[in-house]
Amino acid sequence: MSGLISVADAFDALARNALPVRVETVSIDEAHGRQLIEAVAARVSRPPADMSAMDGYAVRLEDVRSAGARLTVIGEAPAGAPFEQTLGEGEAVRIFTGGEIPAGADHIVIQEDTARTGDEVLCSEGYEASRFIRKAGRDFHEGDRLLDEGAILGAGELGLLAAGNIAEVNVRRRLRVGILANGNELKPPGTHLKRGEIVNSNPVALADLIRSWGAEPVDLGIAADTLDAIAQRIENARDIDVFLPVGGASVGDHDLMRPAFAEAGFESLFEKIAVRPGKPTWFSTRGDTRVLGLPGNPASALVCAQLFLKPLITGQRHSLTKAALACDLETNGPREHYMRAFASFTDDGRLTVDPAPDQDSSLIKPFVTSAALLRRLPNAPAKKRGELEDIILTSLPRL
Ligand SMILES: Nc1nc2c(c(=O)[nH]1)N[C@H]1C(S)=C(S)[C@@H](COP(=O)(O)OP(=O)(O)OC[C@H]3O[C@@H](n4cnc5c(N)ncnc54)[C@H](O)[C@@H]3O)O[C@H]1N2
Ligand code: MOO
Repeated sequence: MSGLISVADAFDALARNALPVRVETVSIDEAHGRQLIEAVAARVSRPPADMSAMDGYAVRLEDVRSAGARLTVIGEAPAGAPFEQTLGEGEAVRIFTGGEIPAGADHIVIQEDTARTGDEVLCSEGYEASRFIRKAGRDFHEGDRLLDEGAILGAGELGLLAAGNIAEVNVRRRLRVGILANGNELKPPGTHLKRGEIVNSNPVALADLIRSWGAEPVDLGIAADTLDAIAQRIENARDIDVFLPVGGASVGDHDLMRPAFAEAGFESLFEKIAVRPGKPTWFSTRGDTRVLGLPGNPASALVCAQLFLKPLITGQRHSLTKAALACDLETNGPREHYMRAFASFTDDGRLTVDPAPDQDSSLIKPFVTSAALLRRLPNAPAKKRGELEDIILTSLPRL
């Protein structure tokens, strides 16, 4: 496949050339943001036995149906030290929150409803039904599936694994994404710039996105505008899963990234996408290594990283959400347009989307307030404010 292809075909080509899944075992302390490569089952039940939800007395419900029952306290059941005997008629066991319910008991009288004198406890209330007992396995049983293959581990998932007595998990090895900038004009941030020089701003922003998608960014530096300089950087790179050349993607005399990778043996799968911004985005492959070439214009680079690098890294397709337009939109041109937009909720809870007024592909400022990409299909008709359009949420909408 080569030449100009549709966005849908680009997604398909990326999916067909998904990277092989490599596994590593990590401690749950280091597993934040990682992706499980297999389902995980609980090694214990939670709670492991019937537990008291309150501080009070474990009793037989039969004995406390009427107010004023007097019971003999025969022992204690604090959390961690179960009472081993069976409770009989007219007996109570002092119990604390998290204490195991002793055999024979089926109800907890809370401390506030009792008066204690020596070994005797007076229950001031009567009860119709058993209360304050958390049944064994209420959260999960031993052997239950806690998490599915593909789950991304966050606070809830990690807490669940720990509670299921699982200390290590098999996760997908982080992909290494090598960011290679290109252009004689580029200098690192903080440099005293001479005439004609500009700041190499794309890599730091791309590295942040790459980290947020669970991969590891690798800085391959800035290659000068010669085939040899680019070839040298490709050759020196170690253990890269995805090369991410930025800039030098178009048709100018100094746009040498694609030819340099072709000379290094990478086979082209597409060279341009009918997308705006980012038409010169290209994709090549060599064995288990991929190259996603991004245009140098910052908006093109960031939007196309969102659109095409994210699914390559995560293996997941984008999900679209509908949002109400905050302004009128004109008829779209022939390229599928992803507009940088601000997403927020109205007071009555509707999601609205407001595209940045200037969509030029050189601009970075719209990304600061932007939380969405507003999708306009090729030749989409004009739309009025209030009508719905598809968006990809790239961060949480503002409330
Ligand atoms: N005759 C044509 N010219 C262009 C076409 C075309 O089809 N025919 N396509 C245009 C489109 S669309 C885009 S997008 C750009 C993409 O160009 P390149 O990928 O070749 O990018 P460069 O020329 O290297 O740079 C473009 C622009 O971005 C600045 N830049 C580059 N790298 C960085 C960086 N790491 N950090 C910050 N800024 C960067 C660079 O200085 C340029 O200003 O081509 C159009 N041209
Ligand atoms: O596709 Mo380019 O990103 O329009 O400027």
